[in-house]
Amino acid sequence: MKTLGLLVMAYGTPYKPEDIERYYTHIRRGRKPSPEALAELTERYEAIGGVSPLAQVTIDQAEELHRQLTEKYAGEIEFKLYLGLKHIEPFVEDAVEQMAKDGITEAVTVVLAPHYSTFSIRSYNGRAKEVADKHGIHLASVESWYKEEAFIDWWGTEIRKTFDALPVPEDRAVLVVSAHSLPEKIIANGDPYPEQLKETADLIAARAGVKHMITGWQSAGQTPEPWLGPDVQDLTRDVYEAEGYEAFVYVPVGFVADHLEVLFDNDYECKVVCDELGIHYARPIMPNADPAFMKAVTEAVSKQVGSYVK
Ligand SMILES: CC1=C(CCC(=O)O)c2cc3nc(cc4[nH]c(cc5[nH]c(cc1n2)c(C)c5CCC(=O)O)c(CCC(=O)O)c4C)C(CCC(=O)O)=C3C
Ligand SMILES: [Fe+2]
Repeated sequence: MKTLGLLVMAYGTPYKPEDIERYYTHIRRGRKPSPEALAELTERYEAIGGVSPLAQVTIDQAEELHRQLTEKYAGEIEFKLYLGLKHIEPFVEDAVEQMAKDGITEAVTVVLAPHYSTFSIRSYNGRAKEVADKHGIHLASVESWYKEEAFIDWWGTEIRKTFDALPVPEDRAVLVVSAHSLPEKIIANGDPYPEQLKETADLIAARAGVKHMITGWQSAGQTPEPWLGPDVQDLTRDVYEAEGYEAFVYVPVGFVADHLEVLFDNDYECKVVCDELGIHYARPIMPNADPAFMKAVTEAVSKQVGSYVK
């Protein structure tokens, strides 16, 4: 039986409040945040219960993916699971070092984020490859997986459920599809990220049979440079003013788990705007480790497994 490393990469989150400062410093590429910025981030984590559920969800997702691949390739391939995080231990580099120690020479890799961008996926893959090259480990990496049938199906189903439960006629509701904003300069460099969000939005709105759909960006950084817009909060005000929809259904498809950006930026910040406008706020559940959703990742990884076996 063939052995393949399975490197699952994800953003990472502070495990406890004391981790917030070093985590934030890592996100800022080694620059410590100001006491004000640190206090502000700590408050946001406090608002969602002190720490994020993300740490456990990431582990559950990785284990579910490993389970599905093990079942799919039973008797043919043994997958050895490694978790590598972007901003906290176990770091991506630690995971690849461990692979080398374990004698792994071939691996498949995937990031638990569906869209490709130079800021996100390329940076994860670049960090993994740098260490892998040092040890002569070959990596076959998934670059995006938002077009997988199971991904579109899962969101289509959940969006339909949410629309069916709205307290207003469906024609008075709008779907707001979003991803994490990135600095606008990515567009000049030909980054496919904005196009991938639009494509995703069209596919899931069609699958859910939703008539009114808009796309926007959320959770932009607090830096002077321009970020991709419109921001979902501004968008809510503008679209409400123009169209008068009575319900806004937020679907942060760039994310895959219950975490700060969803539980705070959507469930608190967007809801505040909706409350102010006197309109209904709704959001489908997040996928987390739902096997029906993780099937999308399994399918995407399988295409990379195909580069090692006939
Ligand atoms: C593209 C993208 C994804 C999606 C793809 C992927 O998943 O990789 C993502 C996910 C996440 N981002 C997360 C957390 C944070 N991201 C930050 C800051 C930033 N993110 C950025 C980009 C992304 N981020 C960028 C360009 C910055 C500015 C950095 C700078 O300053 O140059 C900050 C700093 C404070 C703030 O800006 O809010 C925090 C706390 C969490 C964990 C939440 C939890 O713990 O529950 C998750 C899943
Ligand atoms: Fe982030």
